[in-house]
Amino acid sequence: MRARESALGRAELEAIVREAGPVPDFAAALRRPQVAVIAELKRSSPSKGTLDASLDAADRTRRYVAGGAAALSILTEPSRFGGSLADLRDARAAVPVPLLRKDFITHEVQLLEARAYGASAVLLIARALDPSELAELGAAATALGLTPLVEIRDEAELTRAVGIPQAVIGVNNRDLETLVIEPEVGARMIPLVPADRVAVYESGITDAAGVARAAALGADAVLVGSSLSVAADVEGTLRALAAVTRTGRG
Ligand SMILES: O=P(O)(O)OC[C@@H](O)[C@@H](O)c1c[nH]c2ccccc12
Repeated sequence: MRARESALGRAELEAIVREAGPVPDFAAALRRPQVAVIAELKRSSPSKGTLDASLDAADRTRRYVAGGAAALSILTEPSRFGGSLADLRDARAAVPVPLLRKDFITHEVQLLEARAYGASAVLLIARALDPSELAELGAAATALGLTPLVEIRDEAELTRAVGIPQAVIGVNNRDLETLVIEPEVGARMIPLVPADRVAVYESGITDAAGVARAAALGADAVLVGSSLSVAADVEGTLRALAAVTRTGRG
């Protein structure tokens, strides 16, 4: 794995993590009678440009939770998504629900950062990691008390994800190279996620009908970013998304 700089050094991060209290359980929060909504704090995106640069992380995350979000995804990637670890820290201070650190994680120190800044879960993108890196980062995350959300797009990646005992499985409809939303990916892959795993349908949801389609496939949760970032009535929009009954798989 390549070396990576962190604002805080490893020793400082390890000291913070040693003192850190428990965080709420990400996977448990996603098992509820309704499809659980993971609402994403997203300032900008490569496909849509700036969504809302002036967004206040504490205010926005409180609205998400008031609207019924089960968990939140906090983009911490700065160059393409305008995120930061400060957003993660501010969200942790503002709301009680589990937080996912959403970033391109390739190095173990990013897991320490995630835990130190209050995350309950971390995104691991199967396509961006070779199989041994994915397995190592998955085990390291679990050892730190973080749930890995392993993002997949095909059967081979699903097999690798399911090999990580504590992993929650995310199916991303968006091709991260072309940025195109391909609903057929979720339609094919969500039903294949083993029934004892939490399955998250990611990207491209704009309304409750989209959540209902994910529910019909058997998704336990949906991850919604862009459409919430630009919603005029954030709480009302979320309340509609969070009211869809889950059907389950198998
Ligand atoms: O904004 P959308 O279409 O609702 O998508 C949210 C989320 O799924 C998307 O931000 C995402 C999914 N996987 C990623 C990996 C990296 C960065 C971003 C992502």
